Amino acid sequence: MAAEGGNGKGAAGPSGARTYPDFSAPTVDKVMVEERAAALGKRSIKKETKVAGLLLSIAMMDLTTLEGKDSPGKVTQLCQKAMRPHASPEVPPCAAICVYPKLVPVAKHALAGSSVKVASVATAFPSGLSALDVKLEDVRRAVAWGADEIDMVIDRGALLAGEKTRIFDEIAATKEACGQAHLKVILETGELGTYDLVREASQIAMLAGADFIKTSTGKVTPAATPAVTLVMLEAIRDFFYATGKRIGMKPAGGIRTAKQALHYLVLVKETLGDAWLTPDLFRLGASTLLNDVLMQLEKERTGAYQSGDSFSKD
Ligand SMILES: O=C[C@H](O)COP(=O)(O)O
Repeated sequence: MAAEGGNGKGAAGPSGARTYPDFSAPTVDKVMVEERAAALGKRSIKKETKVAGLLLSIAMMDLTTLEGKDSPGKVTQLCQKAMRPHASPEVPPCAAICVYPKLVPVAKHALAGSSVKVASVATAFPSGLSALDVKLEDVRRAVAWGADEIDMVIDRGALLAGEKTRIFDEIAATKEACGQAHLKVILETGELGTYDLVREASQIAMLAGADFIKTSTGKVTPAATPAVTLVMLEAIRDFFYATGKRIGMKPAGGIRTAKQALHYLVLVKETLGDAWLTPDLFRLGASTLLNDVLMQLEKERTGAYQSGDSFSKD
């Protein structure tokens, strides 16, 4: 399973030709995976467990803004919200802020001294369709500006054309460009067409050095779904059994409600166990989820919904 050379990169074999690890992955039973993912969303959850899950979903949130009109003012405000989502000391800070590279210095400055990380999309997000050297420079610059985490996109066109080794090499090169920063690899599952290709892409990303695998950019529909997340979680589980390495998971895109967030937490717990219920190994990427989670927490605490006006806009 491990790549020759042991560093996750395609390495030169005895003949001088590059050799690669085995990318093959088990086929996915579409009906089974969709049924199981849906069933896990129907579990009834006790009040205390629900409150703990809602608090955890805030601690695992990559609070995101990825709009062309993003400004230093908007990012600074979002950073304040990520550091202190609610006046109650019981409510934890978010895991990270996720922004375009140009806004990394603003976020870094606003978050100084806090536990909230700066994540940045790079590699010609959201398409990934620039030359590799341009994409790597995008990554190096975001890291130099202070990004703790890089969310890269894969070139879906290349993957769909069967260029698996190119995808592997690009991810491995991006990992190297990240230095100490953690690498999340976005598969953009809504463009991959089949669960089998999602499973294979997960395997390629993990073998190439991904710290996390992530479903979507948030720019393509469908984005994260419970079923596609389950396929990726199962790939992470099997990779762990084969290598002993724990890879993180980030569903992102279209996650707007506390109910959806809790569903994802149940999927993780049931597939990977409690070891993955930590922001080091699980994130929710979302631009408009936080307020609903805060409202549900308030409802659990007081029995009544607080008006949406009580929270700053996500
Ligand atoms: O990486 C996170 C996504 O871009 C957020 O997508 P969203 O705006 O649908 O929550």
